[in-house]
Amino acid sequence: MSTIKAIAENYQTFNPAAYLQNNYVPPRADFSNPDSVVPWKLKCLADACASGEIGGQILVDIDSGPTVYQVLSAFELFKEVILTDFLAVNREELKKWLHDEPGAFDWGPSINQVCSIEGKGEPWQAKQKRLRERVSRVIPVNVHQSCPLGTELAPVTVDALVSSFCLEACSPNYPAFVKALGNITGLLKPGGHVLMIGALEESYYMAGEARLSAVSLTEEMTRKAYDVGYIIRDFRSYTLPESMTVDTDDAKGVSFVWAQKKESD
Ligand SMILES: Nc1ncnc2c1ncn2[C@@H]1O[C@@H](CSCCNC[C@@H]2Cc3ccc([N+](=O)[O-])cc3CN2)[C@@H](O)[C@H]1O
Repeated sequence: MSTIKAIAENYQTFNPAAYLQNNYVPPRADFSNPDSVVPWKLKCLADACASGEIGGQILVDIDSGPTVYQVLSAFELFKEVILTDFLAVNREELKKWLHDEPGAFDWGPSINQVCSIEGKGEPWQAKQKRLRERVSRVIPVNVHQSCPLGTELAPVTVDALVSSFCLEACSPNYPAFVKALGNITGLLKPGGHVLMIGALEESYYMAGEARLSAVSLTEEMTRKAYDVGYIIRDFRSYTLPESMTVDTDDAKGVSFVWAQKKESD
């Protein structure tokens, strides 16, 4: 029986480089394969951002991990972007990329893919430069706290949240997952938007030596979590074909949720 404390302890051996190699290089990030899962995720995010309904002052990426793909469309719509993660090793990995330091992960192929999807004909290097300039902070987050960012932003609330593969990967059970969603919802203005990517029916994943448990979520469980306080604007799911399965997790699929916080209950 996992607890929040035990999960946090288990994360101390999380290896960002191994995690990136497991999920963000081919086959999962194969931009020559239209069925690859990272292009699917980027398209979901780009479509929501192309609606013209999302934008404002501050975007917070809840639990960025060591990745930035999840904000490649959304960041353009906000004056300030704040990246976050529970682990210092992930925050350091993000800063390495932001500062274009040696050994940083190459997000160029993902950025190029988003430029193709967005169809503005700009070189991916221009988008990369803009993102690096738009990120104001990389700060700690704990979704199991009622104030996940501590006092960093309080009492300011933000216009939108992005989160990718976080809540199910750090919650001991479904009630804790729903509560964590409630915690991050407190950061969001009424009418604000959430763009969330999640694993479907995943019970564990690896990141180097670390073997992390996950809450196994069906589509229905994912949708249900938004019943209180949100209107779901778009919901999509992707079933992992054999070609996308790896031996470092048992995920069966990926969900995408665009949800808008109700103006008032
Ligand atoms: N208390 C906490 N609060 C906030 N974040 C916390 C907390 N504890 C740990 N964390 C944070 O949670 C961690 C999240 S890393 C993402 C884990 N997701 C699992 C993996 C990802 C993946 C990727 C791609 C595909 N695919 O098919 O393309 C499938 C899958 C399925 N499995 C890590 O950032 C840690 O730092």
